[in-house]
Amino acid sequence: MTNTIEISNLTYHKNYKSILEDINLNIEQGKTVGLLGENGAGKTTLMRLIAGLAKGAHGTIKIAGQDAVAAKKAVVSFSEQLDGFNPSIRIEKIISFYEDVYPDFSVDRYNQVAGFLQIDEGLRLSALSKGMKEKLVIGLTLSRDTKVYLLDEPFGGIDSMSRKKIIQSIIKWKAPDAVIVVSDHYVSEISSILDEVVIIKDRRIYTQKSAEEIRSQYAEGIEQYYESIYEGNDMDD
Ligand SMILES: Nc1ncnc2c1ncn2[C@@H]1O[C@H](COP(=O)(O)OP(=O)(O)OP(=O)(O)O)[C@@H](O)[C@H]1O
Repeated sequence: MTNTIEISNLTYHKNYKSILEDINLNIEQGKTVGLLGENGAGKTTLMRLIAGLAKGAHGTIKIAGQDAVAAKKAVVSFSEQLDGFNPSIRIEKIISFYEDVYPDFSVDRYNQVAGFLQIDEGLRLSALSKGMKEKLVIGLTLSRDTKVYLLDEPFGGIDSMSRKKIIQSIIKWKAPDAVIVVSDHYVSEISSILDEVVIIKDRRIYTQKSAEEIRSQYAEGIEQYYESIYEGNDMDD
């Protein structure tokens, strides 16, 4: 199986502080991966590096065999927050912006996801609740046609029914060969769709395991496994 994401010997420091150390990670084509770790573990930083949005790391990150930043940006869709937009902008304008900036953005696909998630296009950005904004970010991210989708903590501020809908939309609109990486502090409902789990702890990749392997070892599943690592009683080590 081909690796879509290949990270070797990646180290990242910011303002003289070590943020990620010696990250080695391969993710195969088609996988849905949970990137887990407590607050400040480095999940967002790792996603920004994969997306080519953070600079100054040592080591290599290849996406679909490419390591030039422009090439990576073209094949990675990252759930960027919408902070750069004027709060008074209407959602329809944000959609046009995405269409202009990303040649692979599909308005048709956006309309389908937005209909499913019930995103109201007539509103201004400032009128959206936290959860609605999160849904919009997910709709925009999933509407590009790329090899990798990075969803950074997509469930913040989202109620349980909407979480279920978001999970369904990931399943429904994921191309079979695309990789989806979803970060979170806890596993919650997402665990049922994961093929693999990657845990960041103490600035390093603590573990990368198949969800099936975890489920066969831990009766209560991925959540119990994750908690055991942070509570320091992982059976593996
Ligand atoms: N611009 C920055 N300058 C300095 N340190 C930073 C910067 N951005 C992040 N950090 C530090 O990098 C570490 C990792 O942060 P990051 O946001 O990647 O973690 P995270 O796992 O996504 O956390 P959370 O779950 O809270 O969002 C933290 O210690 C944070 O303080």
